[in-house]
Amino acid sequence: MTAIEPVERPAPAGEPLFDRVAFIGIGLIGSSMARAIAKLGLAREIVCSARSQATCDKALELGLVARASTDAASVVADADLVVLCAPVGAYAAIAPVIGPRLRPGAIVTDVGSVKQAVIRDVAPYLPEGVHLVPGHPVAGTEHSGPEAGFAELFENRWCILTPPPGANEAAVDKVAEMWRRFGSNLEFMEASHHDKVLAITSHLPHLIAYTIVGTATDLEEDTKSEVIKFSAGGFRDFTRIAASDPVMWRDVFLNNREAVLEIIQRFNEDLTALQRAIRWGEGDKLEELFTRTRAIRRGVIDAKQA
Ligand SMILES: NC(=O)c1ccc[n+]([C@@H]2O[C@H](COP(=O)([O-])OP(=O)(O)OC[C@H]3O[C@@H](n4cnc5c(N)ncnc54)[C@H](O)[C@@H]3O)[C@@H](O)[C@H]2O)c1
Ligand SMILES: O=C(O)C(=O)C[C@]1(C(=O)O)C=C[C@@H](O)C=C1
Repeated sequence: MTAIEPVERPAPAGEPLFDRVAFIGIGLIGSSMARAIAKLGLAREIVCSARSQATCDKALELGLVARASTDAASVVADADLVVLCAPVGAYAAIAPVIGPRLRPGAIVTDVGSVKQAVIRDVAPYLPEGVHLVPGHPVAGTEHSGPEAGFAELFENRWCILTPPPGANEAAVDKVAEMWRRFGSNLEFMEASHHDKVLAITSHLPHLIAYTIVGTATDLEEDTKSEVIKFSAGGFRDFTRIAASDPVMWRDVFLNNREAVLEIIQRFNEDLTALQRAIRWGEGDKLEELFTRTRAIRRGVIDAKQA
């Protein structure tokens, strides 16, 4: 019979949830979490590791952490919470480095935009007694680096946790409580379901933005026209999304390949149907779709205001 571990109740509001939190990667998301943890007093100490000395220096200069090192193993040693905040493609290299230095009972969580890859690349390197609770704040901006973060980023935004089957309940509770204290709304999902949902709501829109802005700039060069100069509302929104971090998004697409390819296939079919409707002057089809999508936008806004 397997022993049932006691569920630790989260600390009362205002009390630290963790002794030492170690961030591996401290860019937009890591620094926003560090700021929120400091502001809310959720940890006694915050430390970090980043790939370059310049980022470590910046994190120290901004007062985000008490200690920073390019050696990830050295910062996780006494941490009770380790947060992976690097591009998802870096996890496979980070996990074997930190794994042997994690202390028993430590919780490892992350913020990556894809979730099956975390279980694939990180779980095998965690020693017995270390708990994995993958997470994804559905909040961000097009900016990167430790200067770009802000403590309020996660307020009234979703955070999705994807604990693997049999995950330690107390560890899940603690991570969930941290996000609640940040002001996020929590949702629990299976990693594979998360990756399918986010493929349509986040990954495809980014791919479309990268495509449109790429096409427009190529066109501008070809025709010597002023596509960018006169771009108004719609296109400007796409340029914001297409300014998002190239390495982060390369890793998202490479690590959510199946779900993204499936959704691109579906998108191509729908686009072809629209192309056909335009070609054959089927205005009713266009109007019907645009009416439906307008109602969806209103639903999104109403849900946000509720
Ligand atoms: N930007 C967003 O809108 C957003 C939103 C939610 C989740 N995420 C996820 O959060 C994670 C971090 O994104 P971000 O926007 O904070 O990125 P960022 O570029 O601002 O920061 C990335 C950090 O990771 C470090 N890093 C990069 N490569 C590394 C490596 N090989 N080993 C160790 N550290 C490395 C960098 O030094 C930097 O500190 C990503 O996994 C991303 O998918 C991003
Ligand atoms: O607002 C933005 O800039 C974002 O793109 C944020 C966004 C998203 O697609 O919603 C981007 C990637 C993340 O994994 C989560 C949030």
